[in-house]
Amino acid sequence: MGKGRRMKKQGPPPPLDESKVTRKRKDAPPAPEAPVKKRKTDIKAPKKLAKTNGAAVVAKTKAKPVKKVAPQPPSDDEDSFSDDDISDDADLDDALDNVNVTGLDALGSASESEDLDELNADDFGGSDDADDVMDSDEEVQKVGMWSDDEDEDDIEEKLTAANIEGLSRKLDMERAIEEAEAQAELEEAQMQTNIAGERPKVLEDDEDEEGRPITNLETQDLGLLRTRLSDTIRVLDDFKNLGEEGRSRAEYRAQLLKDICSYYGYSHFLADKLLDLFPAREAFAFFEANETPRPIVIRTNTLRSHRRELAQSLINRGVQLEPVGKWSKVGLQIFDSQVPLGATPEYLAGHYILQAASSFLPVMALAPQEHERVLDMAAAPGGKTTHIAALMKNTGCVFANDASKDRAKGLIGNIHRLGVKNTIVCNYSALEFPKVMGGFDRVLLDAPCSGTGVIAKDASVKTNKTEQDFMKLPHLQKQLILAAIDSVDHASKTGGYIVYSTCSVTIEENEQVVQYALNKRPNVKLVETGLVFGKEGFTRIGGKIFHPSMKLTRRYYPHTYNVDGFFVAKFKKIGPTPANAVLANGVAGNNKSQSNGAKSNNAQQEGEVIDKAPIVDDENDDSSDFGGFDDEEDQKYIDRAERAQLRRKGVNPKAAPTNGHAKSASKKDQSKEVKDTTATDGVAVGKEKVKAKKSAKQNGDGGGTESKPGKKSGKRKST
Ligand SMILES: C[S@@+](CC[C@H](N)C(=O)[O-])C[C@H]1O[C@@H](n2cnc3c(N)ncnc32)[C@H](O)[C@@H]1O
Repeated sequence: MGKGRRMKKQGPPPPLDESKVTRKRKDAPPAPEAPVKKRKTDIKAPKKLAKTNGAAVVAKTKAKPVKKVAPQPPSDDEDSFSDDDISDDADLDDALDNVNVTGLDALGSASESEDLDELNADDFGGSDDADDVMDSDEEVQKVGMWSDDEDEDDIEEKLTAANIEGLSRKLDMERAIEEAEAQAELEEAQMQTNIAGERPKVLEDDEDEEGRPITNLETQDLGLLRTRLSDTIRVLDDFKNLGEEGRSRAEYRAQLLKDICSYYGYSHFLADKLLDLFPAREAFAFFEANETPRPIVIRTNTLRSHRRELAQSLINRGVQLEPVGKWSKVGLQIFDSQVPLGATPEYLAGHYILQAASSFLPVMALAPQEHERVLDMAAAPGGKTTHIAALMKNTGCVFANDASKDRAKGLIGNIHRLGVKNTIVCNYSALEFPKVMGGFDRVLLDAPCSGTGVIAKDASVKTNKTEQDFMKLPHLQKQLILAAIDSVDHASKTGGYIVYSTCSVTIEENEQVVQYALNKRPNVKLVETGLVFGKEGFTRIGGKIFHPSMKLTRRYYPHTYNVDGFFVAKFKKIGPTPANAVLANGVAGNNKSQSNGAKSNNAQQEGEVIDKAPIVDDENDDSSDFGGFDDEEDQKYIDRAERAQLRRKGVNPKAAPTNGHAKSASKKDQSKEVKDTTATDGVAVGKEKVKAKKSAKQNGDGGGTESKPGKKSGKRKST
């Protein structure tokens, strides 16, 4: 109910909030004396840039009031960078010397890969200090938007000027709106000051039979409801002094929950769950942020373009944009556009893809390397797959799988449009991996989830998620994560990594899934994601305790970074999966479940006989090719491995009954069809049995695995 009314109040999204991720510049001047709130909106357009090329400067005047989105979360100490952390990269330093308000001078070229090392050395840290941001903003008043290297270029200047002009108008508008909002806030605060110092009267005196206060504010004025929300939060912030006598915190929390449901239109169940994630004030910021759309972001497809060129082309078409942040060298944030972004010539030519900023993060964490073999388990519609392919520079081989045939069509479309040539699309339930194929260098599991991180995009999540969903989804996610782990080659020379991500913020879908994986697979450990911002995953919350390494996982919220809510965890596989492990598809081995996140040294314990590493044929190693994917031949290896396994268990293979599951699964695999194979010349090959070797050959450059001696892309033994 609140949704409609609330959303009407929204204006264009503010820029992505980098206040949590911008570190001090090496040569930054002392912080200017500026009001703390001063940000981009306070910057005036550089006078020199008044000249425009006309085409791009028609600033839209339809901006509505901007909802303030990013109240900073309390006191999370993020790493701050020292001067020594700063990259010596000459280009970057040049760019930094010319940092400006829109940051356009930081636009990189496509040749700048998103190498994580580079990113780490890039200009981001986790300072909470708002002045850090202002420093940059002040400096930007220097002229010279594209001045990191060749700002004498007239055309560039014109383009830049056009963009600046548009952006400046927008920023002016935003400032006006902010001022109006500040005034409104002041008035609201004044209203509250009437009761400041007193204990706000929040709770009703009447109680229902269970002792809960009876309130009927749902039907009342939204303004009153909001006032009570902020009063309740104030009380919860300082319960000792502001709580009414004889009232408990729980009563105030119950009131807050009820009001949140009424005001924002959430089901009681979901609001309760989300409220549990944060202190009251932060929860309020989270719910507020969900009422505002996130910025539109595009990712430059470095297979076909360079960010700087792309930015210039789009500016020419009347698009107002700026780099998404220094943490990404391929993202552009769009402020306004005179043209539909999904239909520009650049879009159609595959120079970019519309992609939420937070969707970059799992792929950056995955950090795929050239010539590797990578599995994207739940890939449609392909935002991340195509990013992976671009980082791999179209080398190696990506298997992009999705269980939904319909969604896979979009995936294929994106693969073709973006010129991806190293990718094979397949249509399995990911639970069937690694039986379908294993031995990957890296696996991305961007899991199906409840979408509680993207409520701003899909408000139906507020009401349509039930308790059952939060049992079923985590169950599926847990099975999928095991399949992801088992599909990775722990002995990979370059990788051995698994990234798990969701666009949800609930504990059930994130930390609990990761903990489950740690419990069931002692052969993995959590490692740093390499992402330069993000809040640490919970190690304890609401009575649940997780492995200490859970702090290596990363959480993203709309109210902290102005990105979609997201979760990213990165695992390193350090040994083969134990023989007694429960499999992803629910098939139990001789499972003796592990008690908690046992670590690497446990990996070599007894019983670990099933190695998911690629099957190697020492004698007939066809290392110059994709790997001799021959069903009959594979079956021999599978049978042999099964016999060996039985012998290790002390069972006579001849006497023992056949592993029915393995056999039937193997047969099933053989009959399994895969839709589309490689995207080669823009032609999707229709239904075809998986013949990875063939596909790689068609591909023409699926040589990533070729260079891996001894690597066979055979079916994995099912256990
Ligand atoms: C969050 S979306 C993936 C988005 C995608 N990674 C991207 O960046 O474009 C989750 C996907 O999981 C797929 N999915 C759901 N259950 C699956 C399963 N058992 N196996 C494989 N894919 C599954 C859904 O069809 C959906 O496309």
